[in-house]
Amino acid sequence: MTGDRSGANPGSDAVVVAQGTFDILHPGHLHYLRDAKAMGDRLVVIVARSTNVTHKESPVVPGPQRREMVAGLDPVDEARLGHPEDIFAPIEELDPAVIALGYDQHHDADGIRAALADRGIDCEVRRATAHEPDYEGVLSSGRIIDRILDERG
Ligand SMILES: Cc1cc2nc3c(=O)[nH]c(=O)nc-3n(C[C@H](O)[C@H](O)[C@H](O)COP(=O)(O)O)c2cc1C
Ligand SMILES: Nc1ncnc2c1ncn2[C@@H]1O[C@H](COP(=O)(O)OP(=O)(O)OP(=O)(O)O)[C@@H](O)[C@H]1O
Repeated sequence: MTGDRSGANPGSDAVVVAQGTFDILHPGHLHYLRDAKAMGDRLVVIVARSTNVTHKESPVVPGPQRREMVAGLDPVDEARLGHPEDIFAPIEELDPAVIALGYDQHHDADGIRAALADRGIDCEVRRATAHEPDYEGVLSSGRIIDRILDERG
């Protein structure tokens, strides 16, 4: 897809931004990041600050360690800890062609489109797919933690 970007930065590699907590890594995360990478050329992952994870239990693993693990995954070109207050500040700086929302991320795609338009950011918002439901694994950080508590607690 190199060179065919029609967004604000034509002629350059199409940057895709993915984001999430990534508390305890599992194949669902890898599936999401592979899917996101296929939407462009260069994948930058914004790892949520623990203080911004307010819609579910706070992560067990500290932010810098979550960032380092995500940075080591094959589809990922760069992983950075997010902004502490303004989730659109890194987006303004990165100027991505695509924001890839996770299949179950609570963010509303139209709300994000409206916020991007308010800031004059020209960027597509897409949703990634879910990992195959019949996979015999534990594809959720929260469920891994629950299982540890049930079986080892
Ligand atoms: C476009 C976008 C940008 C984001 N940027 C940041 C950020 O700069 N800092 C941050 O702490 N979280 C950021 N987030 C993450 C959210 O704050 C939220 O915690 C995260 O999406 C949780 O996803 P999860 O439930 O899938 O783990 C961003 C999310 C989106 C959709
Ligand atoms: N099974 C899965 N299939 C596809 N994408 C997934 C899967 N699990 C998580 N993701 C995606 O990975 C990103 C980060 O997810 P997150 O850190 O919330 O993981 P999680 O395992 O769903 O966490 P929790 O169990 O605490 O909700 C999100 O965009 C999410 O949609």
